[in-house]
Amino acid sequence: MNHILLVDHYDSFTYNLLDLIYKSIPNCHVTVVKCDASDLLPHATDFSAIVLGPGPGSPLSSADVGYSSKLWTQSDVPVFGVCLGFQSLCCRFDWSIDRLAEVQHGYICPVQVTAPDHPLLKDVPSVFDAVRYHSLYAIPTNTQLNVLAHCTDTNSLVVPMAVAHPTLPYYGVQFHPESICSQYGQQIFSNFWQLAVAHNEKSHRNIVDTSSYWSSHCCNPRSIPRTITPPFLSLTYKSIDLAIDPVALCDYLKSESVKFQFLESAAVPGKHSIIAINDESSSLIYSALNSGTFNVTGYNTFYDTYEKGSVDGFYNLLQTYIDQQGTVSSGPADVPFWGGIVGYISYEAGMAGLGIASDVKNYDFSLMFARRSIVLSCNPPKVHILSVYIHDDPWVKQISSFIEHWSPEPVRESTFSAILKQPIAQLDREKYEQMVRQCQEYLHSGDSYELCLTQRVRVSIEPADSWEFYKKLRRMNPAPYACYLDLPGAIVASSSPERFLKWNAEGTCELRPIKGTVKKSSEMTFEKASEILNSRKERAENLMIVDLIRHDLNQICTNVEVSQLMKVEEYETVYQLVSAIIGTLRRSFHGLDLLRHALPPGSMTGAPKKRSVDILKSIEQDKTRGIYSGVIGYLDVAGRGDWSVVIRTAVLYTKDTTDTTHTWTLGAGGAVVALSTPEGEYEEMQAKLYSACQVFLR
Ligand SMILES: C=C(O[C@@H]1C=C(C(=O)O)C=C[C@H]1O)C(=O)O
Ligand SMILES: NC(=O)CC[C@H](N)C(=O)O
Repeated sequence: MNHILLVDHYDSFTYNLLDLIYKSIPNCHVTVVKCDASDLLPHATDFSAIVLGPGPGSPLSSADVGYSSKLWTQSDVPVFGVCLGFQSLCCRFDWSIDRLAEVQHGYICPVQVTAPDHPLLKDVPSVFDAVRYHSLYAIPTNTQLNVLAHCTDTNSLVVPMAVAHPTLPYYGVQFHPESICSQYGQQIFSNFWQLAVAHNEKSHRNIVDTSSYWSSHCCNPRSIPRTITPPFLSLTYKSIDLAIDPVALCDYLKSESVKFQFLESAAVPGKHSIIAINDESSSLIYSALNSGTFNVTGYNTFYDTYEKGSVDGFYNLLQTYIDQQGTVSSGPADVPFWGGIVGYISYEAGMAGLGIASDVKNYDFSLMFARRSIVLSCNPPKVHILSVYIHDDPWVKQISSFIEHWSPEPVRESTFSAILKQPIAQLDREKYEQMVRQCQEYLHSGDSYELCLTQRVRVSIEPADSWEFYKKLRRMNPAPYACYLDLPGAIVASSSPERFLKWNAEGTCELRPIKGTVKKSSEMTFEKASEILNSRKERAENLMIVDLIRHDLNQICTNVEVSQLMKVEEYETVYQLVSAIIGTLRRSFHGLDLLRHALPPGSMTGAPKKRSVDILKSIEQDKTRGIYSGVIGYLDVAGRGDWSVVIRTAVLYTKDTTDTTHTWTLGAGGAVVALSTPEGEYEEMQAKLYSACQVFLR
């Protein structure tokens, strides 16, 4: 077995490198360790080779590179540096570092090989495409390193892309060989490996197997422990061949004072609508990370505490609770939801998972364990009535019989009409544009490759029915992941077009990030929008998130693939560029593990995720995003899940609800990249804000 150390500089592409190493180097075991781990240096010389990964910041800053800068002086372990790791190698040999005038984030560039005979570039053509994510570059100031390849940027700037030390086993590339759009990454890594093996043999290096130590000290994500084997629940259900409008059914339930959570596809053609019934004994699960209390009310009431702020503490209790409820092993395969968890998880819950604290007072998690549900399928039209309560046949029979004999009234138009208590307040254009410029300074300094800047807007109105608000929203802005939730802490009306993550019982996962937006207008045809969305800027925005999501998936899944790369899709008010990435859960992980580790959604942060979230927290005027930028979805009793990104959504927090005023909160924003213009970003944010805000104005 070959032991490779991969040093992570808190980047969002590290696990793509891990995947590339596994594909390129036979029979190897890769250990991922953070650059600032105190046990990194003492153990580094045990490995067959070291790969220094990319990352935010500068190779000259010890806060950014941690102990990486010291690895070069350790011994003669073969080292391969990628991007920040490459720059660190260049600094070690006294090259200087400067900012690029034209930053390169997510661009596919032709790399010209200047040393075709060097073994690192064996079987690589003289020009090949590689993706670059950098704002800094290394300037050769001496001949201690040989330049093997370069790119020629604007103004004929020659930027070194690959280097090798003439005698020591040190190599590096400035580009990202692991990006989905880079060529020859595998070839270059396998060439590096040949060089490393030859060096290790010649110098008789003593390689020590420390994998048992690292199995508990590396930074790989751990699965949420499952302490009990869940009991089997019995599912009672009945399917009726009938087409009924889900909103008409919800209207009826409302008129009967039945509460529910409603997840639907309001876009045409839709697929399924889920009405999770909130009966008087339904379990409501809610928790604020800053309180550390885990509450479940209703059926199987449960209360516990965990260490304040500890996401692991929360998920451990959630998993225990879910396992106690039980699972269902068989049922109607064409029905996506048989009962289980439905609700929201806040953006700050995702942040806490990255180790970034917040001072949010609202619930970070508000979920319902639904035991009774009605699922409507569109094609072929069917109504499924399901219950996981014991001996619930009478309810299933009663509802089925009601639905079979029901002649619904035509859906009533929404009665919602807002009486504004004060004009809608939002950041003025100048302030927003200034924040865009602040973001761009971080892009130029090398701290981020893309930042999803957002703002919150509050709309105070005279109290009005929130269900009627949702009905108007779904008509004005139909979207594939629309939903209406009425849970502890908030009422949420969403018209999100973006799937975050879906997984099935076999462990196949799919994420569908959206990045790249063009506002619709009478002049903006699909062809014109496609032309804009196929521009370098929009494609780069999307590619960065595709690579980031591959990294999120590669931590928990195998066989990670991009199944759709940058397709233009049309929505009610915008055209967007959409990709899809799939993978299969590793045996030790479940869907909830992936959800927990992939939050907050990369399309709402930018890349690299952790540094970008930190930067956004310092720039955004409103310090909390709350439910906006979080996720909404379900995790059903058969182990399946589907979650959307909370955008184009209005939230009515309980704390903002009084007898005389309802203050709804909406968020909107967009990804800022180096080629963004402050005016363009402001316009894009306004277009997205309008998609939900129009309900209050028209
Ligand atoms: C931030 C929002 O949207 C996000 C940003 C997008 C973009 O930058 O193109 C597209 C979809 C979302 O991932 C929003 O709608 O508020
Ligand atoms: N991807 C990277 O490793 C980037 C390195 C460095 N932060 C830069 O922007 O140049």
